Order: sequence, then structure tokens, then C-alpha cells
Amino acid sequence: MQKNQIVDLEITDLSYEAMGVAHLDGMTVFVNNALPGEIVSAKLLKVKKNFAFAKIEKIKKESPDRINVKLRQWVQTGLASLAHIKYDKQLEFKRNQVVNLLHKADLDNVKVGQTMPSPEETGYRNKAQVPVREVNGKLDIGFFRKHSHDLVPLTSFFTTDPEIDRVLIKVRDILRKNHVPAYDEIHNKGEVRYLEVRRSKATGEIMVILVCLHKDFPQLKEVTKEISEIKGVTSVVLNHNPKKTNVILGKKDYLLWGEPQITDKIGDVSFKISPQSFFQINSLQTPRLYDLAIQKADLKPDDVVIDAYSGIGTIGLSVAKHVKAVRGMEVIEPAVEDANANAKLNGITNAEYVVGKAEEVMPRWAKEGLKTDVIFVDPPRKGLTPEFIDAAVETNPKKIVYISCNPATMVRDLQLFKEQGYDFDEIDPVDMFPQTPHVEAVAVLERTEK
Ligand SMILES: C[S@@+](CC[C@H](N)C(=O)[O-])C[C@H]1O[C@@H](n2cnc3c(N)ncnc32)[C@H](O)[C@@H]1O
Repeated sequence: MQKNQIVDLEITDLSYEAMGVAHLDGMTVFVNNALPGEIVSAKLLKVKKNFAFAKIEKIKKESPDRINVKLRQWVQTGLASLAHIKYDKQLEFKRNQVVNLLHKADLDNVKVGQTMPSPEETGYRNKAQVPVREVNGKLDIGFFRKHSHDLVPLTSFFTTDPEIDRVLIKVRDILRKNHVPAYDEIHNKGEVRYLEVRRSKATGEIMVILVCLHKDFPQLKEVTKEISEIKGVTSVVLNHNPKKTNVILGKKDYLLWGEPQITDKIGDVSFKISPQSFFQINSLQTPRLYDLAIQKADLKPDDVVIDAYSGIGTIGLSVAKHVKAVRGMEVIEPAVEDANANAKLNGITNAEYVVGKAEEVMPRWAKEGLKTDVIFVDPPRKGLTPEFIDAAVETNPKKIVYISCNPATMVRDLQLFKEQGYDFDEIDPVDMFPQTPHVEAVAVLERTEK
């Protein structure tokens, strides 16, 4: 097999990144946007020793699960790389990810629930973070083509709240009108790198964040004034990111106009959210995810609960009224300030959050002799560390509720807990990110010994 060769392939599977998988001459071939059951004529783009990447030239037999996507750019950019698959098949794909991981770990006895569908299949995101670059001599917004930094201009982002799309376009036009230069990442020059817009579905409040190379630039005052006049906007923030880096946000935020936070709600609890604070992006599905986790936790009024990797305290504050005490930790300082302020805002007096790395705070608490009943963990994609797991076990909880956005690290960590006298018999996938391959899942570990 050679680069640029055209081959006929029968697609038998979907990779975890949602690429069609075929086998030819002992090689595995990954075909962009191809679906199981399809026969395609494909061009080989890259050929390695045991595998190759290809792109479809022609679909010779089409899968009945294929959907015609309105804008091929949504799939091309990876913004919505599952959008060409019917929604019920997307849910099946996500469940299979978990089944396959358990199989690899020799844990076939663990039950995997049906993926909980999202109430909204499109327009569900309460936050957009889009790159700003110059395209054909003009400042533009869009999304990077997969595995590149080529900006594909877009005005409809499909998975984000349409109200956010409206604001993104207005801000783009304001930047153009005022001749603000887009960021040039090759020379680390120009000005606006990214636009971030957050909108609360509960209150309608909108925060616009301009991620900029400099703290100030000549047009900033006028640009701020015009953005503040967009319907619904309640905060305008500048995030200063002076570095030549792929990391989107810099460390410092400057409030240019309006409120320092927006307010959102999960169930009947209100949350103030600062620019850098993590907040679950699917507003309507989040309460359903938490309800599932809380119901599985089987909380009692006397329970001492830990909310680890707490963000702005959304999980802990949702359960505080039903338990004796909540303690939480989170590494982003403004998020912890939000969490403690959010406790006050909701009249909650038995919850306390501290700044720190979970893998350092948990061992400290264990050493101080803290005993717990239920621990909620909701870590980033890399999962937990052995230090955290050891310390969590030392506090002797009855249950550990694991919420994960990466089932691979989740299964790894669940096995570590299993070695320490905890067991689990079910994982429930929840679709927080329709049209994308991302999988969220919940598992409950129960103490079996001690
Ligand atoms: C998936 S989010 C969950 C947040 C929150 N539980 C929620 O549902 O909104 C993971 C959180 O872990 C935080 N984080 C990342 N690494 C951490 C660490 N080593 N220690 C503590 N928190 C960390 C992130 O800032 C983020 O807020």
C-alpha cells in the first residue's frame, strides 16, 4: 500500500475518535467519516507500518445510519465529528466505548447501562470558545480543521446555544468594524486570539471574554462599549494571554464592563460562575447527570461528603441540604471562591471548599484523621492519581461515586479502588456532548471489606 493509492474498503468498526475502521492486507485503515457497514473507495493519506489513514473518495454502499449533515465543516473541523450518524446510533457508539474498555480490562461481568440521551441534541452548549484568525485578509471566527490550525470560517456552531452564535457574530463584526487585528500565531503578533461566550439558559445572562495578546490596545474602549450594547450581554472580560502557546486562556482576567460573573442554576441551586471556572456545558443534561449520581450515592442525613475536583461546587452544594457536612477541593482559586460564595448565596452553612490539588489535599485530610461516608469525584480527563486513591480509601467511605469524562482513565482508576477493597458492578454512560465522540459516565464503588 502506498500514499495516494485509491483502495476499496469495507468498514467494520468505528474507532474511539469516530473514524471508520477497515482491514486490508494485514493493515488497519482509519477512514475519516466512514461508517460501519459502508463500502468506500478511499485515498490513502498516510501509510505507516501497521496502519494507515485514508479519506473517502466515493461511498459505494451507504450505511442506513448515515445522516446528511447540513454543513460538512461541522464534521471536517471535529466540532461535531459524529454529526453524520443518527442520534440513537451515537448513543450506542458511546455505550460500546465503555463495553470495550471493560472487556479489555477483563471486567465483562460489569453491567453497562443504556446511554442516557441528552434532552437537546443540538444547540446544547452553554459556552463557545472559538479561534479568531485572519482569513483572506479579514478577521474571522470559526474552528480549526482537524489536526491543524487552519481556520475554517463558521457562523453557525451547531452544538452551541444559537443565542451564543448570534453574539459571536456580532462581536466578530464589531472587531472587524474597529480594525482590531486577529492573532497571528506564527509571529505571536496581532491581538484577539479567541472569543469565549458563556450564556446561562436559566437567567439569560451572557459573558463575553476576549482572549488577547495584550492587556490593552487602542480600540479596546470602543470595542467594549459596542459589545456591552449587544442584547443580553451582562459581562465583558479581557483574558490576557501573552504567551506563544496552544493553551487557550492566560492566567489573568480583567473585567472591562458589567458583572464579574454570570449566574446559572442547576435544579433549584443558583451558581455564580467566574470567567475561568469550569461549569458543565450541557445545562439541561447536567441536573439529570447529578440526579443519577446522587440517587446512586444513597445519602443519609448524617453523612460526611467529599466533593473532589469540585469546580464551583455544583455537586456538593446540590447535596448539602441532605447531609451533615460537605468538604471540597479544587485547583482553580477563583472557582473555589465561587464555590464558597455559592454556598452563601444559597443559604448553605455546612459546605466548605479549599484551594489545592486533590492529590495533595486528600492525603492531608486523611492524615488529620478525617472520616468520610461518601466521596464524589469528577476529575479532568487524566483521571485520579494513586496518591488520591490511597488517601480516599484511608478515610473509609462507604461509597465513592465516580463521574468521568474519560471512561479509559475511569476504568483504570476503578481497578485501583478494587485492589483496595471497593467494588462496582455497573457503569452508566450519560450523553453530555451529542454529535461528538465524548463519553461521560457514572460508576459507584462500594466498600466490601473493613
Ligand atoms: C470535570 S471538572 C468537574 C467540576 C465540577 N465537579 C462540576 O461538575 O462542575 C474537573 C475540575 O477539576 C479541576 N482540577 C483539575 N486538576 C485538579 C487537581 N489536580 N486537583 C483538584 N482539582 C483539579 C478543574 O479545574 C475542574 O474544575
